[in-house]
Amino acid sequence: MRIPVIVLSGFLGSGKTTLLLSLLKENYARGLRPGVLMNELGMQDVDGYILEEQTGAAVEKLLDGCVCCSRKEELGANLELLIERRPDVIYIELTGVANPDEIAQSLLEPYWDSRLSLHSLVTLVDAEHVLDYGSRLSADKQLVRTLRSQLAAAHLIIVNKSDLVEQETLWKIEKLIRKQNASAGIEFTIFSRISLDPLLEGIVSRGAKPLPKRAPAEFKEGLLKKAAADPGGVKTGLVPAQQGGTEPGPAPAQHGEAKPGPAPAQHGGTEPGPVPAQHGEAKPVLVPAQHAGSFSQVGAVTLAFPQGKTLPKAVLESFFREWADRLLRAKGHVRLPGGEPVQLVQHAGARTTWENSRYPGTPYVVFIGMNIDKERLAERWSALFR
Ligand SMILES: Nc1nc2c(ncn2[C@@H]2O[C@H](COP(=O)(O)OP(=O)(O)OP(=O)(O)O)[C@@H](O)[C@H]2O)c(=O)[nH]1
Repeated sequence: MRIPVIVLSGFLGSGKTTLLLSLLKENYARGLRPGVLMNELGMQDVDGYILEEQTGAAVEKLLDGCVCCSRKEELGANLELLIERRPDVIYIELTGVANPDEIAQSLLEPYWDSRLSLHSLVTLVDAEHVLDYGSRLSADKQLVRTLRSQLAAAHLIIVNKSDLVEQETLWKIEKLIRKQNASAGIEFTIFSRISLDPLLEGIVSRGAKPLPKRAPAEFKEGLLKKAAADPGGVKTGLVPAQQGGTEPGPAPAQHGEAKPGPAPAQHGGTEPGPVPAQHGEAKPVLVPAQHAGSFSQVGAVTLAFPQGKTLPKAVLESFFREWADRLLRAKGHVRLPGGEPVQLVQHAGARTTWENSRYPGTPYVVFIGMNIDKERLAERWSALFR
């Protein structure tokens, strides 16, 4: 029996990991055993750590490059590892700059096609920023093409972060999507919350009897069709805002709470993790030169905290603002002054959010940007700690 694969694509910060968290929790609730392959542009697996911490899932990680191009040859080895564990379903979360069509094509190669079946390709869209991509990212033509491919290749498109935009914007986004993809289901969500039944339909436990089917497998039609049927009904296409923009997202880890599940990622060994700074100096880890592929001018830099050093939230937020014209995404685990709990910081678009984290290693932040001067970024970073 072939193992179903669900591929999650979508630009940086659009809500892929948020969706994967709900999917994994739902899988466990249904008695399914998921396998996860997480691809990150940066050298640190921020998202993999979040998934392991919050769900206990074992995550295969492919770091420091894009699985659709520079890391493509490693995809096979990672898939083999996952298949050996005989999961009921495999999730592949791509980087924000990956072309999912490349992965879909790879899965059609006879070797993989006999073992795996592409169950669904889901693309997340950041409602707050998607309409600006054409201008903001125009310097990187390959990337703009890739973002179109993310829409064109999808079976389901989730327009996420609906809480941050007006309904008129959602109309525009739907039109944009329909130019690239006439048939995909479209969902409008907050915190990637969709009914998971359609997506999981047909996925059954391989070790036990199939679970009974739940709701009918139909994706929503999107705002345009709904509005045509119900002229006053644009609102009805939206997932109702539950907690508005103050929603904190997945429950933050509680400190001091005993937690089962895998041990937190350890640094050392062959893991390339952030190099703990020696002699009070921040040592940046630079990603090797970029390749031609699904993007050309996006790069990632992982910057560690010097040993024992902390940063106030306001200082890091102002650092993000300083790099705003180049910075597309930042995330990491940060130590604050005054013995405050370690924080998971997430910066997407112009927004920064903070949550408690139990990350035990050297604090670091991964910066992903367009044409970022990595040496200068590292210098400015070191200056924060002087
Ligand atoms: N306001 C708001 N924030 C959201 C929503 N969905 C996700 N977020 C936040 O946006 C940030 C990015 O979400 P992720 O799920 O990590 O996005 P991603 O696509 O996995 O990001 P990358 O893997 O880095 O490309 C996190 O801080 C989320 O909590 C939403 O609907 N509304």
